[in-house]
Amino acid sequence: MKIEKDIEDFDSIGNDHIGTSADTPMRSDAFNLTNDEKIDIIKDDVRHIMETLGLDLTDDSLSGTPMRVAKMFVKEIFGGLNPDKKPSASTFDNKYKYGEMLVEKNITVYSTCEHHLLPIVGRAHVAYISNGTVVGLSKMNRIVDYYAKRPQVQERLTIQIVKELQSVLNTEDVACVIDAKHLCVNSRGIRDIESSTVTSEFGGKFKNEETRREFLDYIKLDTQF
Ligand SMILES: Nc1nc2c(ncn2[C@@H]2O[C@H](COP(=O)(O)OP(=O)(O)OP(=O)(O)O)[C@@H](O)[C@H]2O)c(=O)[nH]1
Ligand SMILES: [Zn+2]
Repeated sequence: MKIEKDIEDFDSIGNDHIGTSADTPMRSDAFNLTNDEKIDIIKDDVRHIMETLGLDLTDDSLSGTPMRVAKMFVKEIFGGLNPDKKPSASTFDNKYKYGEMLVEKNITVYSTCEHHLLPIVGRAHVAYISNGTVVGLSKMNRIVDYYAKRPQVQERLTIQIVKELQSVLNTEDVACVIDAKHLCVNSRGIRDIESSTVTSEFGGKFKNEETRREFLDYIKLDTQF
């Protein structure tokens, strides 16, 4: 019975999601529950996992873990699923008439691999060429952080950041490169501690070889995590 129910739920995740392929696959009822209701359910699920593993939940050190993990999922590492948390990006006129590219580099990325729910840790480098509008520098870091706080694949994270900045800045001329370590590759499975993953998305003028090269020269991918 339980298994049939799970299969029904799985089907509804597959068929009932909204949006396009660059969007995080979400169910249409994703925000019917409040955060507190979600925390309450997840807390019981985490307790169930721990008990199934044979852990003694009456131990002082373990007793608070289900609640701690539930709060962390809903409010911290998956807090960016909620569109209400999208940072408001105030824009300004480009009154200096600055016409070159602006690069915000080495933005810290903490995300979570959606295949294993293990951390992704790395750096994002974002650039744009103003079309008459500029954005506060920190807003680029905030946009990266917002989309990182979701179960992610790195390709989708890269595209979501570019699309958001294109919309905020009203220009196609936006690029993003992410260089990140996936703990699902580094600490388990193949256990390759050294490898990292580089993804990129180049919009508008960044498709031009010279402009793309200038951006890549600025960021020189020698980042240490
Ligand atoms: N394309 C892409 N793949 C990812 C990302 N994060 C994790 N993966 C990969 O997703 C794949 C999931 O493959 P599976 O074979 O179903 O998982 P698995 O049996 O745990 O595979 P191993 O990690 O090889 O042990 C793995 O190869 C992961 O390395 C990501 O951001 N992008
Ligand atoms: Zn993974």
